Amino acid sequence: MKRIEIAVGIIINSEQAIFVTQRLKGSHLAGYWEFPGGKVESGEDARQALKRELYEEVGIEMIHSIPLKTLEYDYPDRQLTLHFFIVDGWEGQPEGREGQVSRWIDVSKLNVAEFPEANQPVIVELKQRYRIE
Ligand SMILES: Nc1nc2c([nH]c(=O)n2[C@H]2C[C@H](O)[C@@H](COP(=O)(O)OP(=O)(O)OP(=O)(O)O)O2)c(=O)[nH]1
Ligand SMILES: [Mg+2]
Repeated sequence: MKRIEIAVGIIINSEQAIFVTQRLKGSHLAGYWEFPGGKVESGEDARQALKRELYEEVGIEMIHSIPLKTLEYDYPDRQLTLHFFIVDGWEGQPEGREGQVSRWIDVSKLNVAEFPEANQPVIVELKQRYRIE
């Protein structure tokens, strides 16, 4: 099976809240919360794919992003390489453009059980990175 490249955006505001959407019925891992993003298409690098996906899925123009982590994860039915970026600059107000339920959630309240398994190390890292002492 060919590994699929995915670009994922952790949209974080100045209050350390993150914009998350719920995966649509009928999609892979339906019902789980996710950071918006999707497949890297041929001719794109991960950041270009993310910029495109964030416009398509949540209607924002990404202005600034920082690579956070790239990891491989094998689900029973597909093998992924996920490129996670922190997105801390954008224009517009993110909203679910494809009918996805969305919300802003404080970093400290992210619950690994509500996200796909691949996200676990990323959520741990985000909590460490944004911990307020
Ligand atoms: N967007 C996103 N996908 C994730 C996360 N964690 C995780 O395991 N995934 C998986 C679920 C999917 O198998 C894959 C993302 O692909 P996708 O279904 O969103 O792809 P896409 O937006 O290009 O959608 P489509 O055109 O194929 O419908 O990555 C995450 O936090 N965000
Ligand atoms: Mg997607």
